[in-house]
Amino acid sequence: MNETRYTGTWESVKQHTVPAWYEDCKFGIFIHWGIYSVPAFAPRTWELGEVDSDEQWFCNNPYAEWYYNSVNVGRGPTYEHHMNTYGREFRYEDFIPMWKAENWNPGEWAELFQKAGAQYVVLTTKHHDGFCLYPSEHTKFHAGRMGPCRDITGDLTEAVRGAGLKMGLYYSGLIDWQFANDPIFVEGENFSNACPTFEYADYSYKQMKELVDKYRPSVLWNDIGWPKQSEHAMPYLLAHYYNTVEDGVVNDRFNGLYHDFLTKEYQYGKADRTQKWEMCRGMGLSFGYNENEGDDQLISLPKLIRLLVATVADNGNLLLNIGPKADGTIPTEQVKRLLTLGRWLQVNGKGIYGTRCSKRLSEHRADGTQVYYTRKGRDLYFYIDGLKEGCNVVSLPGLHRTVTALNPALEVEQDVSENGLRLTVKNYRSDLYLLGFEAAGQE
Ligand SMILES: C[C@@H]1N[C@H](CN)[C@@H](O)[C@H](O)[C@@H]1O
Repeated sequence: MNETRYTGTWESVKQHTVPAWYEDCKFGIFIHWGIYSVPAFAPRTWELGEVDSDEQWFCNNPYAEWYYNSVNVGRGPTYEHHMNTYGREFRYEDFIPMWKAENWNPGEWAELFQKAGAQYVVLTTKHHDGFCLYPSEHTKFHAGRMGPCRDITGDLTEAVRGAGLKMGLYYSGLIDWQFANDPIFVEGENFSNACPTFEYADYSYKQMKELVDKYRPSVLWNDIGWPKQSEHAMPYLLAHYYNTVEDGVVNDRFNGLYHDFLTKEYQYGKADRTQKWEMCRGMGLSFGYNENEGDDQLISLPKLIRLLVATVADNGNLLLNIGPKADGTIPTEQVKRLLTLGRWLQVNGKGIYGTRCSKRLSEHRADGTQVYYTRKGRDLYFYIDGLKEGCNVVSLPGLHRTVTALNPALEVEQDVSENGLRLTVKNYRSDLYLLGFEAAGQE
């Protein structure tokens, strides 16, 4: 630890640069696991961004991890489900003894994430319900003494690092229903002012610091915002973090005052390719496990692999969420997607990991194919999507030398002329997903 590298001023903290590991890693696993994983219920309504975050959204919230508020609003599918299934007297806290994590094996999770090709993990240490997944010294409302009765954060951190992955921690900085639990109906003011007290500002600052000191996370993933009453102290917290974890990174959800990387959540939209950013989303509409989301309701494998490649091509990382069940197992439909992604990356990852943005923008072409570009030094990589089963001819006017298919099973003919490169892929199958190629020296 280098106590003095950074001091508690914005000028000092802003000298921090995004470390190479976060640029190189491209793909992480987000984990939303908590009390809400017991009821595991939300209606399947919209992706975030499809409707305004107003009463319609909060009374029909597809985020299963919002179960407490979805009951607290007093109406809507989750409220009805709770009344019909558990009854009016059943409190959210009554789910805690039902969260036993009896089948949880952190080493098996870490092995799965490694097989998926993930390079980092981000775990919720405290979500909006205020329940801590680590033995905090500042509250008794934690998993060290309730529910699973173990240091979920510490045990997973050890397993993830043992598998050679980086470990990041999520913290709900500005919503904590243990401090302020008025029902939330709209994202505006009452959303960002959910915890308006100095007591909470002091509590959250101390918890964030204890997370840094106990676990030395490679990523501090704050959510919602940061108490205005402790904004002045933020440079001290960040300086302490960077002095403790020199190659650590923080996201842009500290009231937008500072970031190493920008975040998107579901909505893709236009990416600022000049800055490092990260796309996060669940495999369905929810981050917490939702029993109403089976295989057919989760993102398709072609769409998932396309999302990873398109995100990386635009200078982003994909933080793909898993919602484990209360017993500690990961739903089979989620495991299937992770393992398929991992197998694809084993064949095609050379143009993903360790790359940077190419000057060539992603192409959505008239013939229905898409081409995504990345770069490693002077070597160009590209991925073709939208091919049909069997034989496909793809013209690439911007390339003037032959290229190498990353998948050795591909039967490819190549023709270079003044019009550029013409690729004939003779044996495309849809389970090959996007096809990767290396164009050495053709940045
Ligand atoms: C990653 C997601 N962030 C939102 C806030 N935008 C949360 O409300 C949600 O539950 C999840 O944690």
